[in-house]
Amino acid sequence: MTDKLPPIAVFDLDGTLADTAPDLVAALNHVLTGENLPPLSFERARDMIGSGARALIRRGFDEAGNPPVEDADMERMFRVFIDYYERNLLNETRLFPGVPEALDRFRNAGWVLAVCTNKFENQSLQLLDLLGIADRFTAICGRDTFPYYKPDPRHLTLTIDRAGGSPVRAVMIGDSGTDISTARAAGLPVVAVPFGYSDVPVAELGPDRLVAHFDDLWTAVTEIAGSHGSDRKTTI
Ligand SMILES: O=C(O)COP(=O)(O)O
Ligand SMILES: [Mg+2]
Repeated sequence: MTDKLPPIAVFDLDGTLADTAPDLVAALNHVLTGENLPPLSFERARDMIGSGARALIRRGFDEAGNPPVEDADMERMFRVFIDYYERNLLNETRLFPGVPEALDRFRNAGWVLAVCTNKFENQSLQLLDLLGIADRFTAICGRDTFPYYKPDPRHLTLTIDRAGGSPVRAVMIGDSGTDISTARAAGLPVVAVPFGYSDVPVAELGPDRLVAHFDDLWTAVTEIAGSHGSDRKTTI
């Protein structure tokens, strides 16, 4: 039955589809300076992205050499972050080169596309809409869409389910260790992009393929689609 379902490509958002770091780091620095703390350099802050807004604030706060954040302070800073970021989603954020063309190639070949991101669902929908690609995706699932979020594999499997696909015919595409471990835990093959946000080079984290430009995504994904578990061969 599942082989009747269409193949599905599930994309991470920040650092995979779009270079969102400049606007996320600006929002983080808005929070830090509001707390009378010095802003972080872009280079220091960008690789803290990947586990959601609260994790970014916590890491940024720790990096500035502060004692651990209290829960009440976190909630206040989180509100400041979200409020600022929602008003500044697209100041500098851009799609990575070749994204719309690559998505169309998959769609024209009958693939279903979905997004599984640790960004909040509402911001993800808004951002993908502003970037002009929201309509390519059958499901866009954020950190708050389900009771689970990456690296919990249920975030990924429920996204696939919502898009009408099956994990057996799915491939994950992401930029971080979080994406790779989520895909592994769900039993999916995974393609990593090296231009996103990761404190360790993603090539070292064992993705099935490494793709440095979206023009090469189709070949990589179709090579590994349908390979699960032990029949998978790493070629990067
Ligand atoms: O916003 C984040 O920290 C992570 O988002 P991503 O899951 O799309 O990389
Ligand atoms: Mg990411």
